[in-house]
Amino acid sequence: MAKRLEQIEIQSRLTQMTGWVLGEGEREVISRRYQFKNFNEAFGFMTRVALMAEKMNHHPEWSNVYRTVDVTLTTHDAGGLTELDFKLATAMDAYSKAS
Ligand SMILES: C[C@H](O)[C@H](O)[C@H]1CNC2=NC(N)=NC(=O)C2=N1
Repeated sequence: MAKRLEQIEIQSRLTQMTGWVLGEGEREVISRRYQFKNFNEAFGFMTRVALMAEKMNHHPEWSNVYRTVDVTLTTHDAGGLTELDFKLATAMDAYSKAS
């Protein structure tokens, strides 16, 4: 099972990423809002990410309203943030540009 990251590791990874923020609530999560041109782009992004998440066996918590997709990532099995969350976040950023 993936090991929880230290705070210093989380902060260092976040400085290298765009748009992702540490969650404010009691859960240790990172979140990001994606805005696409339209619903078709937004849902196409979600479709591609869904297939990749399934392959990774690491899944986002997300919601979609029209062209907006709000994403929250955490590793439930570890009770906090692990390398898997940053791997998925980085892949999602790449997929969001591809759309
Ligand atoms: C049984 C299955 O492998 C686990 O539940 C996987 C599935 N996807 C997951 N996704 C996320 N975000 N965290 C997990 O701990 C997790 N665990």
